Amino acid sequence: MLIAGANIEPFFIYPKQFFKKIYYYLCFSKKSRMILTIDVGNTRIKSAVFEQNTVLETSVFLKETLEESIEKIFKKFSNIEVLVLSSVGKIDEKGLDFLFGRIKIHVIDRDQPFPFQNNYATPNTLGIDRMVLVAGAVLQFPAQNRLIIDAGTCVTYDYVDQNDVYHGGAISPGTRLRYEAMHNYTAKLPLLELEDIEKVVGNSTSNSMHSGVVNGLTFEIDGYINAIKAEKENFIIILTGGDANFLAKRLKNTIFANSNFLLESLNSLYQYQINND
Ligand SMILES: Nc1ncnc2c1ncn2[C@@H]1O[C@H](COP(=O)(O)OP(=O)(O)O)[C@@H](O)[C@H]1O
Ligand SMILES: CC(C)(COP(=O)(O)O)[C@@H](O)C(=O)NCCC(=O)O
Ligand SMILES: [K+]
Repeated sequence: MLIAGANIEPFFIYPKQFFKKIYYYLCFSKKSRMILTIDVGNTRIKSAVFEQNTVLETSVFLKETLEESIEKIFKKFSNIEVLVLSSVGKIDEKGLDFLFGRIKIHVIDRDQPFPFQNNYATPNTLGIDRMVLVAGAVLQFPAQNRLIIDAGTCVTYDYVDQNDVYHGGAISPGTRLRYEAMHNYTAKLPLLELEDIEKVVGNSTSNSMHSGVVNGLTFEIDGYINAIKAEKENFIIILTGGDANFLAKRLKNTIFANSNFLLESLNSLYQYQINND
């Protein structure tokens, strides 16, 4: 039975689904509906406001300023109806108590529907951020092998094949962790900030450290891509995370760099989940 354009089951058979679909239909048939997506990583919180699939604004903030940053966004975009949250950091929906009763909050968790088959041997320990990235890659790039690389606090590599089966990947330290580890676990090495370096042969302590971090990670990423490409064909490689733009220009492989990919994936996964609930 079709009611007002919404694909709705008769309510006497599925009363809960019926009212849920009516609710979503009324919410999302409005032209101006906006969605706020929030990604809580281990270093920073990233957010984006979407109207359909268009990003209106993105911001980055630390967990200490979560409430004021979100209030600022709500002041500017009063049509936000849903907040979609994924968190691997130390904030969960309790950190959003100040929004209670004001908007719908959709927290991504691993029991919800995802558009791929998960073959990770420990699915209950798989990072929610990685699951969102894989979902985004499957929804945005159908019917091809995909490798998603997220260069954040850690660098994560995630491989999902052309049949939408997720196999896993790799986790290694991100740039900041590499600099901090060298400083924290030695007597003599200073704590440096990430720097663009052309040299491969570092001629000082700082140049050697920059070369080790920057070239080390670049070679790692190219090496990882080459190793996986040697086994599979027809690949798209997506690079995202706080260091994506910095790293993209250094890589030899052709990649699709998009530092908002996780925020965009939250938007597309949310649409998928409300249609498959
Ligand atoms: N303003 C910034 N503050 C902190 N890290 C930054 C900043 N700009 C770029 N970065 C880089 O981004 C990385 C963190 O990326 P991000 O994707 O935000 O991590 P996470 O999702 O783990 O919080 C750091 O390794 C750092 O090199
Ligand atoms: C590997 C991560 C720490 C990456 O987090 P990020 O760098 O994005 O902050 C996160 O995805 C996580 O906690 N994963 C759990 C372990 C796993 O994915 O197997
Ligand atoms: K990451």
